[in-house]
Amino acid sequence: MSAADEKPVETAAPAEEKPAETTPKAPATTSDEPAAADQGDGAGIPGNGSSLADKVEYKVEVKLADMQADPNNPLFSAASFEELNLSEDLVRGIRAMNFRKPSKIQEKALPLLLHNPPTNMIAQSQSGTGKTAAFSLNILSRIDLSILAPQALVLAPSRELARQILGVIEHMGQFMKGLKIQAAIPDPTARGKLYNAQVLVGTPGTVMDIIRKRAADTRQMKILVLDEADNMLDQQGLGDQCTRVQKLLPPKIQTVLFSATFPPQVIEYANRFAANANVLTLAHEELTIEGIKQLYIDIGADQDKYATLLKFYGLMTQASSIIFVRLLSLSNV
Ligand SMILES: Nc1ncnc2c1ncn2[C@@H]1O[C@H](COP(=O)(O)OP(=O)(O)OP(=O)(O)O)[C@@H](O)[C@H]1O
Repeated sequence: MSAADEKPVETAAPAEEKPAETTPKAPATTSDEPAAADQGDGAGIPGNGSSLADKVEYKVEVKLADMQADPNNPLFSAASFEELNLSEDLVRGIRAMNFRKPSKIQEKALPLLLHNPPTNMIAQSQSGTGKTAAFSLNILSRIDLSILAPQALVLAPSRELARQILGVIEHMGQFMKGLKIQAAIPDPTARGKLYNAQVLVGTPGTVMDIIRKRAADTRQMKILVLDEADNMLDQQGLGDQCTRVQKLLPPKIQTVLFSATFPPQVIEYANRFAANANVLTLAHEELTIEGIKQLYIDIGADQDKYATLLKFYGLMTQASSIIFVRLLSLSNV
């Protein structure tokens, strides 16, 4: 089943407000030593919730892997965290983060993520929509704290993102006794280190190294999350590395893939990586931010770009602007 060519099963209420700005995630607050030590930099300010759930209304389209599933089932959408039957410690964690109710994407994603038997998920989610919290909650609900072995793995395209995700999971899981989270990112002091935390968050190359060197036992692994798949595929070789990591894990684990955008190559990759998944996409009209006009000029030759840009600026009144270029050298033109 392709993410692009199927009709949505259900559409949520229309969008009302534009997305909030990205908020940095929480730094590590509580943890066993490895995670705390690994999280020395890169994490943002404490994530004490946001008005996300109140202000951000995305239209989320849902396509179920199992077409027999009943969209009228109350489990299909969760208007409150209470409906999700979460453990008390997890609910305390969510409250400590100041989350009062699920954001739109969480409302749709959480019942499907938490449903048993576990089903794969492919979800489109822009920055700041609450996806990290969504997959973190699924992970924390599913791991068995009595087993000290990796049970969930999150792959991120950069170490900074990995550290941020780790911070969110730690924050959310702060009341779960025995919870251990480790960063699996390049670390010069990691020689001989064992990765036995229930949750590993890392970059694909380092994770592959760790597993190959048998520094992590993957036999208990039951959840694999790939965050920012589009960014992953934009970086040479990272998509392939994720696939190689996946092949080193037990075959029947719940695979969850998030991507801000769904160009054809990401859809194709996602469908291979997370087969038979429930698919959540943001409605098309929500993809650009309200108040921002987008237009493009097709310029035949590279050398004409600068002159065209000057003409363009001549036509517009702009106080300030940012120009993104592909190569560092082009920024000096
Ligand atoms: N249900 C909720 N209620 C209130 N705040 C929330 C809720 N879910 C997430 N947030 C907060 O909203 C912000 C963005 O959430 P989160 O980091 O999960 O989003 P994201 O989609 O992963 O964004 P990014 O890609 O920028 O990391 C964070 O500050 C988080 O603490």
